[in-house]
Amino acid sequence: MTTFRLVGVHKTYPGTQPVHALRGVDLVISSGEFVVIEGASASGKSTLLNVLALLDAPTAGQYLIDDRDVAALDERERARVRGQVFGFVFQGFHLMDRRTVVDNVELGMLYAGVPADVRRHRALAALERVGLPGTAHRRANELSGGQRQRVAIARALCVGSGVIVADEPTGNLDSATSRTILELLHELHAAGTTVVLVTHSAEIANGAPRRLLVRDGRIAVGPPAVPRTAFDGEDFASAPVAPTATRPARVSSLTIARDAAASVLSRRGRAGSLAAGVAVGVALALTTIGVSASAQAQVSERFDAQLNRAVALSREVPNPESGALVVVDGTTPGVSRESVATLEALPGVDFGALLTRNDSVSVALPGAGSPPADAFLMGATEDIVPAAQLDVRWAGDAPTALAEDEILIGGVLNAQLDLGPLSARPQVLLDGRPFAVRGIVSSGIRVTNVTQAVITTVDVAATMRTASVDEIYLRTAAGAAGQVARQAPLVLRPQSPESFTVSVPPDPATLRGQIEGDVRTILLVLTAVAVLASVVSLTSAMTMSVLERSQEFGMRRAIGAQARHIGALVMCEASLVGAIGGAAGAVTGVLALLLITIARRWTPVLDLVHIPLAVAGGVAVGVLGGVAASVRSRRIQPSEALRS
Ligand SMILES: Nc1ncnc2c1ncn2[C@@H]1O[C@H](COP(=O)(O)OP(=O)(O)OP(=O)(O)O)[C@@H](O)[C@H]1O
Repeated sequence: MTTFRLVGVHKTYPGTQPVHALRGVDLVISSGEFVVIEGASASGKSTLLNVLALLDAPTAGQYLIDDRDVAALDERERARVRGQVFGFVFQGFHLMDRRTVVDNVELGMLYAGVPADVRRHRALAALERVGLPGTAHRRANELSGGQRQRVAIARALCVGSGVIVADEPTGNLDSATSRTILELLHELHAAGTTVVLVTHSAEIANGAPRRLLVRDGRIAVGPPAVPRTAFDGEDFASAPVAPTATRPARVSSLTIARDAAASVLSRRGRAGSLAAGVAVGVALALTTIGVSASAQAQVSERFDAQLNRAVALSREVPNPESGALVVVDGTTPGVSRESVATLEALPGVDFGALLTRNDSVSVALPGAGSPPADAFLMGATEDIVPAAQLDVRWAGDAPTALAEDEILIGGVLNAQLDLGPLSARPQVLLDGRPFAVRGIVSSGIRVTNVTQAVITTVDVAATMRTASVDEIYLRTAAGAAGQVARQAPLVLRPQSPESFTVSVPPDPATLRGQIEGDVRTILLVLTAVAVLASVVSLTSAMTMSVLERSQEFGMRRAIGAQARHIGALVMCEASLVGAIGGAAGAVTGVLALLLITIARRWTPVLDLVHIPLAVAGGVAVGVLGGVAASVRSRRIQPSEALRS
């Protein structure tokens, strides 16, 4: 026979105003008893029951189950002994509403490590015992209140060692149903089950063999115990046994995973909305990656097409759009027309031009009283305009070359001098010498200061001012610029190629790589943001869900689940939601990618390995999103969660 012995037990709830809920309780209950604990509201009945059933630890005093002191057990050990000894029935039933009746009854045995087939057998027998045969596969929320309480009693019968603690088990039921539940409890008691019941109802208390009145945290009236020893040998409510110090039952990961799957499936709506959140993130990520690859392929194709066309045409007709420009800047004068001719002979060079930078010169309008302006004087050979990519507005047709008395004038200088319309063929004086303005250079980003310069022929510039720097502008075939840029200084000055500064536009292949890299970086950032958003939304949704289900978790803890079992269950559920979301996201992502690429007339590029990766990504999002909820769920204390 097992005895439950409380000696001088106190329970104080801490806080700014601590509550002394139990003030030195001495009590012995023997297995086989039917004990009713009654008392006014807030007298300490539930606290006493919680301490007795190991849902809570006393603040002071001794609690012995047989000879073992269980008052100071840690949370883990308390949960284990609780699961071994007690079955619980609560006022609010605390069933998993959307799961089947038999799933509910089996739950406690799951945490006791009972094999699945034995669980099923015992659960069906217990349902029969409480008068609910044939309801096993109905959903718990389809039953009446009285039936649901019977399910809860069946669940209590299947765990522990034949001790049922019931806190206001008829509190939510009408009086007729209450009587049937009470009769059931008496029947179970007659068959050997120990019943400890908290109630407000005098009717219930009147029929009890032993009544305890709790007042202000103390037991006020307590008739002597009436121990019973007869048991009928039901396999699910065996004779009470004292808790042993054996190792906790091992609950396999598969069992928890199955329970999580059943739990997720029982709440399809909620699981669906959680999975949809994950799916959006995964779909976005997959589409982004797919669009990224397709766009890169598209950019690359266009680059390659340009490149091929340019090379094909460049030998015959220099293509100013696609050909590349090499500027060779000699630091000392000395490069000449011959140098240009030498470079033009290089493979890949279409044509070139020489530009000299001479000392500055004063420019004035003839006969006007306006002050002269200082201008950069430049000399150029005939192909300078296409070679240096100057934008020129011509007076009349573009000439093949400037005449000795013609100049080009920079746009800024033109505005400063206020030359008037080009069609009037204006004239300017350089050092008093008249020149006809043949065109205005509105821009030329490769030639510095060109808009503040006057450009004459190389020979005329040389007669007027000394040249300090010479530059050669080369137009090359597409793709040849890099090669030409390397060769040009060597060809001109084999001994000192470093005396040239060579500038070359970016190589198309490099440019392509840069663009691809940029596209990839932007899209990867977007992907990361999408995934992060999923994790954040799942974290908050899962945490909310844990708070909503705190009574369910409290009940699971009461009937033997360890905190880690609850944490693992939540984690499993989150991973499952993640996997479902990942799969849905993969399908959506592929469809979105197809739609986008078809609409853009691109070739869709999707690495097939991304599809399983998307599902795995969903699981990863689920795991990350479940961490906070899992931690939160582990902290749920059964005594607090079940207080309703
Ligand atoms: N977790 C808690 N934190 C702080 N105070 C608590 C807590 N649980 C119970 N109490 C307080 O302890 C006292 C006893 O509470 P208890 O629930 O045991 O009373 P009861 O007799 O079961 O009341 P009722 O019949 O109304 O449920 C009350 O004053 C209650 O407010």
